[in-house]
Amino acid sequence: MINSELLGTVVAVQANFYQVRLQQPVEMSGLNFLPTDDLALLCTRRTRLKKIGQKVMVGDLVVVEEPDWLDRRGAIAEVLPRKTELQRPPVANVDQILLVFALEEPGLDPWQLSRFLVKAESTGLDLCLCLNKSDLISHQEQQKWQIGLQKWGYAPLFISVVKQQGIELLYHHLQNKITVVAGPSGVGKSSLINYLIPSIDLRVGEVSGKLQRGRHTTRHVELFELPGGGLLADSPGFNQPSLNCQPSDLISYFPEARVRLAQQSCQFSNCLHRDEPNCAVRGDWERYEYYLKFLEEAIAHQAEQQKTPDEESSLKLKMKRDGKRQYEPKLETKKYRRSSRKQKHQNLQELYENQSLKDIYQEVEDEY
Ligand SMILES: Nc1nc2c(ncn2[C@@H]2O[C@H](COP(=O)(O)OP(=O)(O)OP(=O)(O)O)[C@@H](O)[C@H]2O)c(=O)[nH]1
Ligand SMILES: [Zn+2]
Repeated sequence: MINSELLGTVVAVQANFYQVRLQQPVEMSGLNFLPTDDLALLCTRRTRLKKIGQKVMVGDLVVVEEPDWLDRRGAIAEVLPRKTELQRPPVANVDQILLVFALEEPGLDPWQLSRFLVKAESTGLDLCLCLNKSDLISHQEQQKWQIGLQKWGYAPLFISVVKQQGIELLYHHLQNKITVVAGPSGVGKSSLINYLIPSIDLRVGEVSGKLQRGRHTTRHVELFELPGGGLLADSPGFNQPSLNCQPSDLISYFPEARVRLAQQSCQFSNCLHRDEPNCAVRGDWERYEYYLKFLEEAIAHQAEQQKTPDEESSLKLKMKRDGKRQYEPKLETKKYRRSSRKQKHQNLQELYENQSLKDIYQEVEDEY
């Protein structure tokens, strides 16, 4: 890459057009003006990229050629390698997920919160948990949540959009990063985004009356620029994310269980931490019951995908005494030393990246 190349981030995709926000500074030799405020160009994708099957996603860092400064047009000539890829919403190079919940109205439900946390953990991205509407609960209640969530391994930010409390610290967490906002409906995500990016109201208002509608009825994703630097994407509102991860990975999405596994390992390398002998995870921790329920769901999902579990499957269907059927791992004694957490994380990351790559390509394919 040479210095004079124009680099930008794709902030919106519509049909075959890409809105690209250029990185500063922009060198324009031979021109006597330098656009510094709204450095966005509407771009097409070079035929060469189409030929090699190179898709362009929101969040992609791209090289832009032949800028037309008057019409604000250009062409995407190259997509730089992605750091990360998120499947839903489809955004490249996301740094973190901002999970927003309300402390009241609607009341904070530990079960629903855990589902979202597990889903967010499964992306392998950094996670920032933000609890809104702190104006509706007492200081004591807030402390109770803080202590409870600490046991789960989280240090949430308590905020109130209405009272404009705690937002500064949150703002700091969002600086110069690409963040995807997620959370159930009614918790104040739109209020928060409007507060962080005052100009967003106008822009979204052009699409629909209420901020949510236009974005949520289509699969349209857009990155909005924070006034102090950084990009924010909203994700479609859903109240009950499905748990479709690998059953064996599920435990690593519970920070408090990760701690247990870091101290001691289970006897069987493919332990699902239910009733296997000498399990290091099973025991007296608050969300263990959640883990078991989520595990059943993940196993059911896997069984649905596989339909006919074959010889290669690591799970066997077992009839329990009470007549219920349950999938159980075929137990294998450990042959190798347990991989380090770092290694494990890398493997998860690889797995996630490969999986999401497929899904995203499918998703983008569907769009065309
Ligand atoms: N008391 C209080 N109410 C808030 C706060 N933030 C938002 N609200 C209110 O909560 C309600 C829901 O806010 P929204 O911003 O629409 O929530 P959302 O998460 O975007 O919800 P969906 O549009 O359904 O996805 C609105 O009536 C807001 O005025 C807060 O800090 N305190
Ligand atoms: Zn175990």
